[in-house]
Parts: sequence; structure tokens; C-alpha cells
Amino acid sequence: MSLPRQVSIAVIGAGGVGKAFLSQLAKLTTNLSRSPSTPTHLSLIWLSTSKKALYHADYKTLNNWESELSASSTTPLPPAELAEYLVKAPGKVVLVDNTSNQDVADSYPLFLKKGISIVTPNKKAFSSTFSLWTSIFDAAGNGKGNGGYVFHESSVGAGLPVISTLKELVETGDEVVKIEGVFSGTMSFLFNSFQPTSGSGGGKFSAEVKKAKDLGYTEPDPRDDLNGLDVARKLTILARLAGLEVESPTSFPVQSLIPKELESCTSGDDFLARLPEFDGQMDELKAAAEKEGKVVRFVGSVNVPKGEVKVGLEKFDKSHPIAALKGSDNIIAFYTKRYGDNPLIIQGAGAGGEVTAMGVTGDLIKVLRLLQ
Ligand SMILES: NC(=O)C1=CN([C@@H]2O[C@H](COP(=O)(O)OP(=O)(O)OC[C@H]3O[C@@H](n4cnc5c(N)ncnc54)[C@H](OP(=O)(O)O)[C@@H]3O)[C@@H](O)[C@H]2O)C=CC1
Ligand SMILES: N[C@@H](CC=O)C(=O)O
Ligand code: NA
Repeated sequence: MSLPRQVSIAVIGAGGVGKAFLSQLAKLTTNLSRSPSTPTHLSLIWLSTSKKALYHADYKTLNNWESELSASSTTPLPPAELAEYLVKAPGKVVLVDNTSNQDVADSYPLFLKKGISIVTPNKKAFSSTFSLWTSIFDAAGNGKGNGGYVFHESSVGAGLPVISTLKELVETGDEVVKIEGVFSGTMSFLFNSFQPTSGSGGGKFSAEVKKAKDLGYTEPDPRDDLNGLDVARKLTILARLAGLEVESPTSFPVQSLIPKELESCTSGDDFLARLPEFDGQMDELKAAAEKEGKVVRFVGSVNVPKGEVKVGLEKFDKSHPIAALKGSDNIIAFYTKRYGDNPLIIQGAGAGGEVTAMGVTGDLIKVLRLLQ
């Protein structure tokens, strides 16, 4: 299959995922430029964080983004101006959103309508209001009309092929009955370390939260993981793809692990500093499960025929596959009419810069194949 000759790439966000993506992009750029028949030239023309931007009026390729971005005193353009800048860039244009920012997500329809394609791990676009979901997919071409393409594999299960699998199940006419499992790399890591199926377990719960943040598993603000909202966002996305019109990630029961007393913390850092005061509560939870010979895990499920979505803690026998997960692994089971009682199961690392960026780079490759 032939790829387009020239593609301009704009990247928003250069944190854990963004940096890993940029290094995967550099390799992809080299590989595609060496194609013996029709080399494709990928050119990074825009890079921004919340306060800084790097770009040139003549769309010159950004070759030394790491040193130049930190030295840059240019501020980012607002979305409408960025769209105007990008629409005149050489060749086809792909915008890569590696932020978790709602305003950036809200502007996807604007970019897509101008024929700019989007690849992203940002869950906010696909899990906020149902009307944003509809405007994004109405604006996207995805084979019809002039809109850009949009892919978001890493918005659920990081690089694991969760979205593509669910789409294929639905598009090939299977009926999804239930989707269940562990959907958070952070929650998986916390409970696997805090209460492993064998041995005495790691340190205090709050110390494990700090480790998960340092390992790049948590959202920029770890409260977004601990309040269950990150999992609720992922289930909203999956439920919508399975055919349910879920209005928002707060329209179904979601259990939060944020202690009541810390709900008023003004920053993630303040929250992390005070979390050790509540380690006793988590120890009690662990001890109660242990008494029954079980372990606690943070899980979620979508029941399609019942239209039910739920997120929260459950106790599992130590022999259960969910109890036996390791590290930041996710496990996602699709129960469908075609697969019957033995679900299609996807398991593996569900968080971390490199594996998440893999899903984003994979989506970029899918867009390149479609753009031609
Ligand atoms: N980490 C993981 O394992 C996974 C992450 N994801 C998703 O990937 C995305 C990125 O996560 P991660 O890299 O860990 O997050 P980080 O906090 O490490 O990085 C976020 C980046 O986005 C930038 N940013 C924030 N707001 C804006 C804005 N308005 N305009 C431009 N840039 C902005 C930040 O800039 P600044 O530094 O200036 O604030 C920073 O560079 C999130 O949506 C997350 O949910 C998905 C799956 C797994
Ligand atoms: N914070 C999220 C990152 C991936 O979506 C998680 O822990 O799963
Ligand atoms: Na995925």
C-alpha cells in the first residue's frame, strides 16, 4: 500500500507519553524516508506544552526540539489559530494530542472539519458529553467526506489493542454482552503491590501511590485515578463503542478512593502529602479481605443488554485471574454472542510512557495508510 509523500505532524504535550512518542516518531520518520519505492517524508512542524510552543512560519522541520523547546519563549497559539496555521502546512496534516487537557479535546471537531487528522491517548474527548462524542465523529472523515481521521487506541488499556478489537467485534456483526476487568494501570499496580496473592505485600498504600506517579502510570493529577474517574472514562468509551449512549463518566456508579477529608485538597501535591494519614483505612480494607482468604482489586464492567456501567472495589479469590495480575497490567474480557462463555481476553501493561506511545504511533501509521 502506498503512503503519502509528505505529512506534517503537530504534537501537543511532551510529558511521559509525549516524549516517548517523539522518540518513536523519530524512528518512524527515518524508516519511512528509506522506503525504496515511495519514501514518505514525515516532518514535525509544531510542538507545544501548556506554556511553550516551537514552530516556524515557513513550516521548517523541528530537528532539535528537546533543547529548543526548553529555550523557547514562544507561547502556544489558541486552537482556532493553530488550526489556521496547520491547514496551510505542507502535505497532509496529523495532530497528535498527548495531553489530558479538556480544551484541546473540545477543539477536535474544529481540526477534523479542516481535514486535519488526530491521534491521541487523551480520554477526555471521547468520554465527556455524548454531544462532544457525536460532534467528533460527525466532523471526522473516517472514509466519508473531507474530515480528518481520528484514532484513540491508547485512550483505553494504553497500547493494548482494546479499541481496535472492540470496533472489529462490532463491525463484523458480533453482539457484545459484557466487558469487564481491570482498566487502570495505576489501580492495578497499587493493589497488586499493596495486597499481592502471596507474600506480605508492599509498603503503605500512600507509598505505592507515590511510586505509581514516579513510574509515569498515574494521570498528571493522581486524584483523577484514585477517584475512579479515569476508569469511568475508559468504560464510557467502551460502552459507547458497544452501542450504549452513556451521557458522561459521572452518569453511573463510581467508587472513589479519595478519603472524604482530602476531597478539599487544592492540589495533587497537597493530596499526596496528606494521603499517609489515611493508610490505616486501606489496611483495614486489606485485612477484611484477607480474613475471607481474598484480595481487593479495583475493577469495572459494562453490561450492554442491561445498559449498566459500574466501577469500584471488589474482593476476589486468590486464584482468580484478576487477583493474579502483576505490575501495571490491565485485563479486559469481552463476553460476546460469538465468543460465548469463554471471553476474548486482552492482558498486558496498561500504563507507562513507552507502551502508551506505541498505541499512538500505531494509530499514526493507520492514519498514514488511509491518507495516501
Ligand atoms: N501515562 C500513561 O501511562 C498513560 C497516559 N494516557 C494519557 O496520555 C496523556 C498524557 O499523559 P502523560 O504523558 O502521562 O501526562 P504528563 O503529565 O506527563 O504530560 C502532559 C503533557 O501535556 C502538556 N499539556 C497539558 N495541558 C496542555 C495544554 N493545554 N496545551 C498544551 N500542552 C498541555 C503538559 O505540559 P506542561 O508540562 O507544560 O504542563 C505535558 O507536556 C493523558 O491524556 C493520559 O490520560 C493514556 C494511557 C496511559
Ligand atoms: N492513569 C492511567 C493511565 C492510562 O490510561 C492508568 O493508570 O491506567
Ligand atoms: Na489501547
